[in-house]
Amino acid sequence: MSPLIELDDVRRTFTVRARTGRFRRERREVTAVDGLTFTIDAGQCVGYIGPNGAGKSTTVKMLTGILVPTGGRLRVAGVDPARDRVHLARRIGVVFGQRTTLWWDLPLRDSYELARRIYRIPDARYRANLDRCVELLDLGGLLDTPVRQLSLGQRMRGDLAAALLHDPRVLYLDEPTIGLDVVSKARVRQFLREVNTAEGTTVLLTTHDLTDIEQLCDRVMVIDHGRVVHDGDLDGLHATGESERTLVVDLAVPAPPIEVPGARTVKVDGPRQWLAFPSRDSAAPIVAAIAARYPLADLSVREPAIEDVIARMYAGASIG
Ligand SMILES: Nc1ncnc2c1ncn2[C@@H]1O[C@H](COP(=O)(O)OP(=O)(O)OP(=O)(O)O)[C@@H](O)[C@H]1O
Repeated sequence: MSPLIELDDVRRTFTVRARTGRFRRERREVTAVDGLTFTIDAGQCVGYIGPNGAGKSTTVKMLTGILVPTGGRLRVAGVDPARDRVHLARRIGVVFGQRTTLWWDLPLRDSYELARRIYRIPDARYRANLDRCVELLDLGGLLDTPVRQLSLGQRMRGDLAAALLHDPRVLYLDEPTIGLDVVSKARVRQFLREVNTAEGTTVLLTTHDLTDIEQLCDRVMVIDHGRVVHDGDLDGLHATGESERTLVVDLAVPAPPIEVPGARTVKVDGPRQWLAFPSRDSAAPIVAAIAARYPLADLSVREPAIEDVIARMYAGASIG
């Protein structure tokens, strides 16, 4: 079986006019995507992350056919997105956290009705999909409300349903939980898990919220300067970022900074001390060394925040 999404050395440059003096302007090439090669199989849920300006939106725009690559080869569900955009539209769904595809002044129900006509969704299919989305996203009481009166979380749930009524094989999500409260985020994530596992819909998720990735994705791609700098699971990301765990030590009495092999003390606050050590190392010998020399009251190990791991990875990449 061939992959659902296939990129082979895909590039995209933009020509921008930059001011170089008071009256002078110069044309300059900006490389947004710099030779991306990867494949995504049907049914995968892939996190696509990276810092601002890394090239994420440009990639998604090329995958949906909005932008034409300046080089390389791209296939989604067997078609070239830019050449066959209309055909592809039936197979993909897109949700942007910051924008809505719903009609602002119309009740939710009317936007769905329009989608039914645009995509020529058969009646039975449409009704089954709508019923399912209404139930899973708890939209029952909102169908007759104009979109402009919905809260951000309600609107996002409305947008997710709109993107899925025509049974797309691929769902592109751009910051689907941005600005949502904790309860709405949890509900959106639960729904996406359901869509991915029960329906087998392939998901490409762009987000700055790494909990989205932790809870939804079995694969994470990190891009920077238009190139893939990590492709694997979250554990692999920790290893690449040479992340550190933290040992939080409560001594029976305050003491000068602890000195033991394999860890370094990064903070001291009264009897409590924080020691950093590489994530891949075991905490056991460090704990044993501390316990042998200091009066211990309590102790815990903290896992690194994914944000820190990525920040370290970027720091490493820019040095190298
Ligand atoms: N239409 C355009 N014209 C000129 N430059 C562009 C255009 N679109 C994107 N770029 C440039 O290409 C690079 C990648 O932008 P892109 O929007 O793909 O990044 P991103 O990873 O989505 O960032 P963000 O997280 O901020 O959304 C940036 O340097 C950006 O300024």
